[in-house]
Parts: sequence; C-alpha cells; structure tokens
Amino acid sequence: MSKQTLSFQAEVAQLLHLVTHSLYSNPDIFLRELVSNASDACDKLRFEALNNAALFEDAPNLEVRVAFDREARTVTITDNGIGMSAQEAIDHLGTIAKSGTKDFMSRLSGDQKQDAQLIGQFGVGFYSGFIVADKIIVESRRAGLPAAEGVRWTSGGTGDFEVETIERPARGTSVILHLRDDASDYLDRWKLKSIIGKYSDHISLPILMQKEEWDAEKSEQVLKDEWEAVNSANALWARSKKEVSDEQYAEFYRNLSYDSQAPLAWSHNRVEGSTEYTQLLYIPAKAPHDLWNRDRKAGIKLYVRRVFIMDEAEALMPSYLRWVKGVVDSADLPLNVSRELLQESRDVKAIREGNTRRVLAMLEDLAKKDGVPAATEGADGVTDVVSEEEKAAAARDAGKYTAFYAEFGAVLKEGLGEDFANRDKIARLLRFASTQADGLTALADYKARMKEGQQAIYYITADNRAAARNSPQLEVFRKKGIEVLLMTDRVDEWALSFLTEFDGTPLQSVAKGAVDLGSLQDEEEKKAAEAAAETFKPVLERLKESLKDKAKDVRVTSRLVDSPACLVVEDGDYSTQLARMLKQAGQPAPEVRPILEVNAGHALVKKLEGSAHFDDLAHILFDQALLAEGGLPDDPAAYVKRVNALLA
Ligand SMILES: Nc1ncnc2c1ncn2[C@@H]1O[C@H](COP(=O)(O)OP(=O)(O)OP(=O)(O)O)[C@@H](O)[C@H]1O
Repeated sequence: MSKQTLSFQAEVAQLLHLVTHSLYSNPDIFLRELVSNASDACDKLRFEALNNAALFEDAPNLEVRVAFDREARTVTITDNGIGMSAQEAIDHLGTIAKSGTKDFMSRLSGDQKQDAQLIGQFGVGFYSGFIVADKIIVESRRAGLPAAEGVRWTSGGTGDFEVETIERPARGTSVILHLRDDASDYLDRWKLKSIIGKYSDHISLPILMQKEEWDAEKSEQVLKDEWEAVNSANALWARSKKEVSDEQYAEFYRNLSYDSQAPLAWSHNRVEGSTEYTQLLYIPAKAPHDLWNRDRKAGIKLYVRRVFIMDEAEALMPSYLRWVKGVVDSADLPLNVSRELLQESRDVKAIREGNTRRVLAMLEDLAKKDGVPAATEGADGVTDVVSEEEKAAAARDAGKYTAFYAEFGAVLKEGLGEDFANRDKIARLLRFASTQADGLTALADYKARMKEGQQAIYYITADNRAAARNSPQLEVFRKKGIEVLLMTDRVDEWALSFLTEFDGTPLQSVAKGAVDLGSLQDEEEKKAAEAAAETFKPVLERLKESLKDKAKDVRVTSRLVDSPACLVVEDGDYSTQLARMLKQAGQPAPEVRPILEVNAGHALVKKLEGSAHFDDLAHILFDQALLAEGGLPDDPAAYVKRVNALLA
C-alpha cells in the first residue's frame, strides 16, 4: 500500500482536540495507557496462540520495552504482542469503537476544566499519547503476517493520519512519541521508571528498560545495550497479600475500573478445595452511571492460570452484584473456555457462589464498622483494651457502609428476588428510612425497637419520603407510636414481595389488606370500631353502589385518624403506586381496583348520610384518597366540577 492520508472519525478529532487543548492535570498517565495497551496486545496473542502456536514465531517470551532517545526527543513503547494489520491500524486508531469512550464523549460539557477531569476518570487509551507528543508514529506487524506486511501509522493529532506499508520483521507494535517542547521531563530514565513503578507494576509481563551507566569521559549517563525489568512482572493477584501494599491494591483497582476514586474495600483470597481459584474483588465508592442497566456485564475479568481469558465475565457474579470489580484466576477451567461454556460449568457456579459469599461478607464487615466506634466501657464498668491501631481502623471504616448504601443500596435489593440462598444475609444488609429514626435503619434495629405486642414489621411504599410520611395510612400508627419503614426506591415493592418475613417476624405493608394491629389495639377501640361499622352499614352499601366502577370494596377502617378516607389493596395485589409506575414505564400493568376505606368518625363521612349530593360526595371522597397518595382521578375535569358544585 502506498502512502494514504485518511481523516479521523469526527469523534476522534473532537477527542484529540480536547486531549491536546485541555489543561491536563496528570500527563504521566499516557505511559500507563500505552503500557496497558501493549500488555493487552500480548494477552491477545497468548489467547490466539492457544489454537495456533505458530503465532509465537521465534519470540515466545512476551514483553514490553520502554525506550527513550534524548537526541531525537522520542519515547518508544514496544511490545511483541498481537500487532495490527494495516486495516486494523486504520480501524482501531482512526475510530472509536469502545463503548466506554463513546459514552465519555457524550458526557462532555464543553467546559474545559470539567472535561479534563472526566478524561482523568475514563482514560482515553491510545490518544492520551497526544498529551505529551505532537507527533505519534505507530509501527506494527500483526502476528502471522509476513514481514513485508508491516504498517506505519503517523499522525500529528489533528484532523488526519497517514498509513503506509513497511517492512517490519519484528512482530508486534512500537508506539513512537515525538515529545512536545514542554514534555522534555520524560526523556529521563528515572522519571519513566518511576511512572511504571507507580502505575504499571502489577502488569504480569516484564516491562524492560535499558540500563544506564555513568560515562566519566562524557560526564553523563549513557544507555547500555543491556535491558532489565523495571516492574515486578508478577500478576498482582498471584502475589501473597503481605507483598502488596494498599497503594498497589488501589492502583490496580484504578486500572481495572477507570474509577478515579479509591475503592471502599477489597478482598483478596486464594480459595482451595474442589474448585481452586484466586479472587480479588473490589467494592467501588461510586456507582457507575449505567448501574440500572441490567444488561450491564459484571466487572470481573477472568484469567485461567494467569492467562487472560475475558473481560466482563458475567457468569462469575450474580446480576445484583454487577457493580463489583475484580479479577478471578481459575486453576481448573480450560483455557479455551467460552462465554457459553462458562454458563454451564460447575466450577463457575462454585466460583460465583464463592464470590457472592465474599462480597456479602465484605459488606457485613463494613456495615458492622459503620457507626462511630462505640464507647468501650462495658456495663460492668470494665473498659475494653483497644489498641490505637484498632481505634484507627474503626475510625477509617466508619461511614463507609452508609456511603456504599447511598450508591448501591437499591441494586442490592434486587438480590432478594434473585438470590434466594442469601436472602437473609441480604435482608440484614438493607437499610430504610423510618418514621422513628434519623437516617436509615436496619431491619434488626427496627425489631429491637418494636412495641410489646407488635407482631409485624410495618412499611409503606410511596414515590418519595414526604408522600410516605404524610400518607393517611400512617395515621393510626402515628397515634399509637408504632414505627413504620418508609420505602421510596422504585424496586422496593417488587423486592419486598420476596421478603415476607425477617428473623421470624412478618413484614406487612400498611397499605395492603385490613389493618390488624393485634394486641396493640385495646378492647374498647375494637368494640367502638365494630359498632361504628354496624351503624354505618346502610351508608356503606350506598357507597359501594355509587363507586362500583372504581372500588373493589368499601369498608370502615380504624387506620385513619385525621383523614376521611384512604385507598388500600388486598394482600398480594400490586399497590396502586406500583401499577401507576408500571403504566408510566409503558409496561403491562394489571388493572388494580383498590378498596376504599372510610373513617366513620370524620365529619365529611358523617355528612354523607342524608346528603342530597351523596353520589358526588362519594366520588370526591374516592378521588381525594387517590390524590392523597400521589395518583390522579381518572376524570380530573369531572372531579373539579363536582367539587365546584359543592363549593358554590
Ligand atoms: N500496542 C498495541 N498492539 C495492538 N493493538 C493495539 C495496541 N494499542 C492499541 N491497539 C488497538 O487500538 C485499539 C484502541 O486503543 P485504545 O487504547 O484507544 O482503546 P482500548 O485499548 O480498546 O481501550 P482501553 O484503553 O480503555 O483499554 C485497541 O482496542 C487495539 O485494538
């Protein structure tokens, strides 16, 4: 192929403009990105060579070399990985294929500072070379192609790039960066080596640099022909915990996740037994923006005996833990395992269960340490001996669970419906707003506060906390001082339908079924309610008749104190709120006909009997109950007309 000039895809041009014009806060990351690409290229070669060993040619030892040339002002990153054909260079370096970067582009605001921060979070791979270079030359030959089919790709990082065929005996890729005038710092062995140590130490291949020696004659450092590894070249997860510092764990996480924030917690274990594997799992501090996409693949990379097999191995984590990041390295799976095969493997099932247990254990641990460390003096007046170290550790973890829950609590609830085996553990990890506690409360804490004689854990679901708190259904609970949990997450009602009891106590929605406060209601109240219901019977019959198209039933209730009426549904029915939500989301929702409950002691209800406007009042009562819980009358205009007629 003779020299060709091609244009970058519009998005690439836009991205390059941003990379080169933004104040880039941390230029060092270019090296991390390019070394990471080089290492990926070696992983790909190793993977393809599983079925075609000839691809190794005469260079089976995979490695990355980082070199620099002070005269030519270049830094070169070379790998002997899979390489690129000419077409691949055009496709991969001229367009943006990966969804992460596309997504990043769509979130650009135009504000330079903000956008520069965003780049930091996402990392823009190859293009980050243009942070320090005003020209990049990529020379490559794909494994398996003849030396005559090498490719040279050249670009100044503006609108276009050139490609031409070259002779290249060496398999793999060299990325040659021609440094900008202000990037001379990188023409320094110590500088490059320290960046590699900081960001790329975990890479499992050797990263080589030339040795340097003091030349007395020239009185300067000169590079020798001898190369040495400047990283540990040992996959981080394959090392023992003692050998890995917190900073290294955090940096490895950054590499896996592109998350600029440090993880909240991690767990690194070698699991032995009938299925052997190593797991290194991280709990992120921040939810990704696409957390709610259930098709989102799990953030687990799968390796088999250190050989990279695949990203996003969704079979290794249940869907409700899809936000966990990490690595699993299996000792048992075959190297040629495919996604389909993973779904069926018994080993994979064991790994998934092991991962789930581990994540839940990490969360339990964070939850336990969440509160400010309690006073250490026991009831017997004896003070526990707590070391300074323990105190510091407790203080470090305080508040982490609350932070975690704010980000991931709602998705964790999906586990109630998805992971029956761990339902109790998950239930223990849930937190809810409540009528009687500040902040969020655990079900166990609710139980500990239950009144004597209280037989259920009460909750209400609503669109938001204010609506939940002011809901008429809560009136009698408020009057009796009984705590009610306020559930306002969209998944709550669905999730709670899988949790009928907690630790032996049933959960009961206060908007479902007849309210039965059991022994919390005294005999007198019960009798009064029964008597009211009896005398009210004729009015009830008329109400039922008037509202027969709207209400499944009409009955007298003791759950109301200040409001005239409210709507409830039967146990097992969708709540009107859930039905409304499904409808709004365009999902099929069953037609729920609620039950109208009336407060026989309320002035408005008393007025019904003998009213000349009975039918209008009945409809108003129903529509107002609907409004009170955030719904809308079927026929708002008719409602307004009726109210106006009465007001006139
Ligand atoms: N050293 C290399 N050897 C072979 N192919 C490469 C090399 N560097 C880049 N590529 C190709 O160019 C593509 C784009 O690289 P880029 O760094 O922009 O994104 P990425 O590597 O896919 O994503 P990320 O950097 O987020 O992991 C890669 O997917 C790969 O196909």
